[in-house]
Formats: sequence, structure tokens, C-alpha cells
Amino acid sequence: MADSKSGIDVLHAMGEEKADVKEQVHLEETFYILSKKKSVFRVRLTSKGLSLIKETDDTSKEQIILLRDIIGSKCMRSKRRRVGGGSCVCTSLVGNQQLKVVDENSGDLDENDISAYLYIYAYVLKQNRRSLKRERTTITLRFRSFDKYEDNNKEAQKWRNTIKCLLANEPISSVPTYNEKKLLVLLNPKSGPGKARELFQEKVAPILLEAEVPYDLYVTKYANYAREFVRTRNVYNWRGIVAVGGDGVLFEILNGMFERLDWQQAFAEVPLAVLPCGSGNGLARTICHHFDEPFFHQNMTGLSMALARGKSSQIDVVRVETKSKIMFSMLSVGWGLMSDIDIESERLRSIGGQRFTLWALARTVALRKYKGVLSYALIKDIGNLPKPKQTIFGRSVSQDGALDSPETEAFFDCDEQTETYCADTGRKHQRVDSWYSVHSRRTFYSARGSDYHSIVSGGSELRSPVHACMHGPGSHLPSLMSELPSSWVHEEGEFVMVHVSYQSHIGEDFLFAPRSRLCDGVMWMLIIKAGISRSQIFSFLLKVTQGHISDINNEYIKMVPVSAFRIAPEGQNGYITVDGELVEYGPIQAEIFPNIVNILVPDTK
Ligand SMILES: Nc1ncnc2c1ncn2[C@@H]1O[C@H](COP(=O)(O)OP(=O)(O)OP(=O)(O)O)[C@@H](O)[C@H]1O
Repeated sequence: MADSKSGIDVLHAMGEEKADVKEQVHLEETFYILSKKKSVFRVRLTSKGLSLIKETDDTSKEQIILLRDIIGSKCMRSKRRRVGGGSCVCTSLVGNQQLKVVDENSGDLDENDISAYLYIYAYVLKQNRRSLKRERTTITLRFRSFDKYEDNNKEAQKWRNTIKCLLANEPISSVPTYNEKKLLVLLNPKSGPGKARELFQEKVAPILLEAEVPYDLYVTKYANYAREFVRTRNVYNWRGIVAVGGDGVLFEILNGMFERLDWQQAFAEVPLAVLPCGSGNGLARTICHHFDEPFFHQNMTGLSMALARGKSSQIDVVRVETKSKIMFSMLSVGWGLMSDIDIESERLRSIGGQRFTLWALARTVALRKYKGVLSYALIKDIGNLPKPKQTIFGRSVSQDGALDSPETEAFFDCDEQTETYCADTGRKHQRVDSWYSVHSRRTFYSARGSDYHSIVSGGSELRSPVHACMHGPGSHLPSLMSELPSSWVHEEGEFVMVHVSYQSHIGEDFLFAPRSRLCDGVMWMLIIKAGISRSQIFSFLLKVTQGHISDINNEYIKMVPVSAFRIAPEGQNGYITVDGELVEYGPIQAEIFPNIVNILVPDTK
């Protein structure tokens, strides 16, 4: 309730969005702005968020920081001022600059200030002239109604606990439940232009720290490290698995999970997540697109908040079969032009996503064509989709058993096989990876209990010796060499490309399938036939980058919704990619499975 002795510093209170639905008020208090006499703030913590009502003599203005934009809070105490530091201990708090606080357990606290400070961290959506962006906002509430720090701190803690309960969507209690589980972060240092470590440290770790979400960070040591890791560890120890890198690391994690005997339970209990540090970043862009989360190159605020909030959504996965392998994919299968660009532009990896544009130009000039047969199960009425077929659980064998491998000892605890060491066991916050020492002079961004791990590398890399076996849902398709149902459409001839995506974006700036949903059981197949001119290809690429792909439909280019497909290329030369990863050149078929995999998504709706 209103308390004449409370003071407030609203450092950067922003967020003008107003709530129109009646909300429940959990806490309310009146605070002064010490620098502005005659104005008070009525602060309310409601089911919608934090309402800051500024009242002067004749006006009242409300700002609301929505709950979904708040990431966490922290109780602090005033920091001891240095002798000769310029300000007297009894000076009341006036400017932002003078506010120096420390952790309540710090040895450097100011015993003379009995105030308790509550810091509330939020990343508020702000519409600038050009774009929607998140801005970091810190609201500082100073509690000093009581004569003792302990009592003021009790008040501040009450606010903090209520915020915690509201964020966790739990009934309000003085002891909010604490999720002990950490996030598992698998970071590919080689993804994109090779900046994943720095990006994580600078842009993600601070948000996880504010949200008090601990994590175990493993830096991958070789291709397929992430795959082996999730296949062989007890993934239930973690609250989610985060791929820091490009779509390739997520592909590894997805397939490693499907190599587990308990894949079904593992997917149900442990959501996946992605933070975009690669060159393509199609999936991260897709997730932001569907949840109206602003997406900028190397901006990971919204997706980092998603890690903390823990809201998940189901996402389509596609079971892909080649002559020698079964794999699962979350993004795309490509044959021809786009795969050529993806693979051949690898040599320009250091320039990031620009490599695709440059190579696209080069390859359009020297256009190739590929002969083969394309077959697909067309979805005739996209507005009236059939219910997804029942998933056949078990091992993911091809129907004639061609890819059937013996049930092996695929599940074991890799701890026994690899010399993993933990930076934290008994030695808190000691970093083991060399790059951390580079940054250790800067702010230390490790959430309480977070660990940094590394694999000991002694010449040859340690790898799991186990021959993995792919599990996952069984196929509904005939085997790769068998005849397809007569209801399928068949097209034989020469193609510039066939690219199939089940997500809206196949790259940061590449809106491929505007009608796609995260989990709709639809694959969008783009077919470009040979005979198309270079200028038509140029104009196609231009339209695609502007998100107008659906406008393109002519005698050479078409986009069709399918539920399954097969590509049977002729000859030996060419590239086929799955989620941007090169797979063997030859016949390939795929079918879609919604409702298996969960992915962490922004809490914006
Ligand atoms: N430590 C490592 N050393 C070398 N390669 C690695 C390592 N860790 C993972 N990889 C491999 O790097 C490849 C590319 O990874 P990733 O997808 O993260 O980046 P990208 O290709 O730049 O991004 P995108 O897939 O979005 O285009 C993957 O095939 C992955 O298996």
C-alpha cells in the first residue's frame, strides 16, 4: 500500500502498451522519484505485468511493462562508498549515476543504508520508425519503509517472489518452485563466420544470468560431436537442449535424439532450441517469424528470452531416406541450384550469409540442369488438411528392411567413454576453455551454477565407438526402390532445381514458404524446370529475397504443397542437401511427421 517512506528510481521504464483486459493486482506500492519532487509512482504488480502510474498534481500517466517482456529480478543492497569518493553516506539518492548496488551477500555493502533495492529486468518491444526492436529496461524499486534492512529486504523479496511465480505461471507463494535443471548448450565454434562463442558470451549469457537460468555449455570439437553427445547422455538431466550455431548443429542434435531407444520420451520431455550463429539460420528466423519476434542478424535477445521462459511448440520433422541412410530433418531437402549454392559457397564461409548471394549470382550465370524423376503426394486442398497419420513408434526402418541395422548397444553413458571434465565440480566458476580466459577480464556472465565444459583433446579426438542405429517413427512409404502409389504425381525431365521446405524461412533473409506453419504437416516443394532463362532466374531470386515467392508460377516455376516426395536423379554428379548438409547423391524420399519434436519459442502471444 502507499507508503510515504518508499523511494523509487525508474531508470529506464519503458513500454507503453496498455492492457485492456481486467487484470488481477497482486502487489501495489507508492514510490517517490527523489529527483522530481511532487511526482509519485503508483507501482502495481498485476497478472499482466508491472504497471507504473506516474502521478503529478494534475496528471496521471501509465506505463506497463508486460510480464512476457520481464525476464527476472534481483534484490540488491547499497554499495559501501569509498572514503573520499565524493559523496556523503547520508546523501539521499538523486541521479542514476550515484546508485551503486551490490549483491545482498557482498562484503562490500553499505551498512548505513537500510534500503533494499529490487532490480527488475525486462526487454521491451519498441516500435522505432523503421522496425520493431527489443530494448533492455531496468526498473529499480527502493524499499525503505522500515527501520531495519531485514524488514525492507523482506518487502523487496515479496515482490521478487511474486514476479517469479507470475513468470513461471504458478500460484503466488513465498517460496516459488525453482527449476533445478540446467539448459544444455551445444555450441559450434565453426558455424558461420566462427563467432558463436563471442555471440553467446556477449548476447545470450547476460540474459540467462538475469533470468537465473543455469546452463552447461559444451563447445563441439568435431562434426557429429553434438549428435553423439545427445545420443549417449542422460538428456533428462537438462530442461532443454540448445544448438548454438547454424541449422547444421540442430540437425545433428535432432538426429542424435532419434538414435536413442527412448527417443519418443526424450522428445516429449526435453525441448530443443536454436540460437542463430550460422550462415543460414533458417530455423531461428522461422521461429521468430511465427511468433512476431523481431529478428536481426546476430541479435539473439528474443530467442535467449525464449530459453528462459521455457514455452515450447511442436514442430514438423521430416523423415528422409537415401539408399544408405535414414535421417530426420527440420528444415529442407534440396536438389540442384540451391544446394549447389549452399555447398559450393562453403569456401566463402568467413563472410557469413553474404556467401549465398554471391554464389547465387555466379551459379545463375553458369546455370546447370539435372535429369531425373520427381514424384510427390500432392496436398490438393491445403485449407482442409488431413489429420496427421498415426505415428508408428519403433525403429525407423525402411519398409523392405534394407536399412535395418541390428539393435546395438546404442545407448550408453558417454561419461565413461570420454574424458569430460567439468569446470565447476568443487571449483566454482573456473573456466576451462581458452576463449573464456580471453574474456575473463570482462563482466563475468555465468548464471549461478552454470558450467563450462570441454573435452580433453590429446591429439586424436575422442569419439563414441558405438555404431548408432536410427530409431524414430516408422515409414508409411514403400521402400526407396519400390513402386509408388498411383495417386502420386510424377514428373520426368530436366530440372534446374527442386527444393522442399517445411518451414517458412530457409535462410535469415529467405522467406521460402509464406503459408507454412511451424507444425502443419505440409512440405512446400519448389520446382524449377530446365529451359528457364537466366533473366527469369534472376528475377526469381530477387522476388524470393523480397518474400514474394508465392507470386511466382509460370511454365518453368511452380510451388506445390506435398505430404511426401521422392527424387530420383539420373547420373552421378550433383548435390543433394538435407538441412543444408550434404548427403549421398542418388534417390531420396521423404515424409512429414508433426507432433513429435518440441522447440522453445518466444512467449509473445
Ligand atoms: N567443432 C567442429 N569442427 C568442425 N565442424 C563442426 C564442429 N562442430 C560442428 N561442426 C559441423 O559444422 C557444420 C556446419 O555447422 P552449422 O550448421 O552450425 O553452421 P553453418 O553451416 O555456418 O550454418 P547454417 O547451417 O545455418 O548455414 C555442421 O555440419 C556440423 O556438423
